[in-house]
Amino acid sequence: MRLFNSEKIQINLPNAELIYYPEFFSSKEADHYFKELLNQTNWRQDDIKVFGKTYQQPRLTALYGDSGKPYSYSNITMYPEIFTADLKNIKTLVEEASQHEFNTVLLNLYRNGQDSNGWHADNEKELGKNPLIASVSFGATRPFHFKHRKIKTERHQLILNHGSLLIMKGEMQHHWLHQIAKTKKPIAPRINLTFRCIN
Ligand SMILES: O=C(O)CCC(=O)C(=O)O
Ligand SMILES: [Fe+2]
Repeated sequence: MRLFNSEKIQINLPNAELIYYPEFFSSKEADHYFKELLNQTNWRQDDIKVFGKTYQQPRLTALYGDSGKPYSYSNITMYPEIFTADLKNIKTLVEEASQHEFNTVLLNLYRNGQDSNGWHADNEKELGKNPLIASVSFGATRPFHFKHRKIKTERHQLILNHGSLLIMKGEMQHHWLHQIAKTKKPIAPRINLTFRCIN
């Protein structure tokens, strides 16, 4: 029995390496995890500060981990809750595929097309140099945009399927930015999990 679908697409770009598993989870498993994570996660909506002004973050988030260490970004500090059984199971499969260990997962819930995640890189100091980030998606499909900071022609998008896994590695977090843009189209909720290793 195969534990995960290992069919993958390797994308090599200047200063970045991406590996995309479009159907990492079967649709049945993905349906299960989407429903469980939607209902069982301790979702919160934090305030963020952008150029001195305070806004509500345009999505819900949650942090789980076993490092006990807080994770800070955009003036938000999150303290991890203990991994649930579902998150541990997902983590084990993602670790096997990526040959990498993680101690933290950040969850995002995009409730509709108005929820988003602005241009940024996952380059916090505690992630170390050239962090490997593994991103699992469940629910509605949203395009994941990424662009090189300096090479203006390097601008791409990947449609992140229900049950997919995207691994970002190499120098990507130093040289590229990524986002989930808002859309006016009516769109169902999407959950994204980014597995990280916090030092
Ligand atoms: O929702 C996504 O696919 C991206 C999430 C993300 O970039 C992040 O949480 O840092
Ligand atoms: Fe990110």
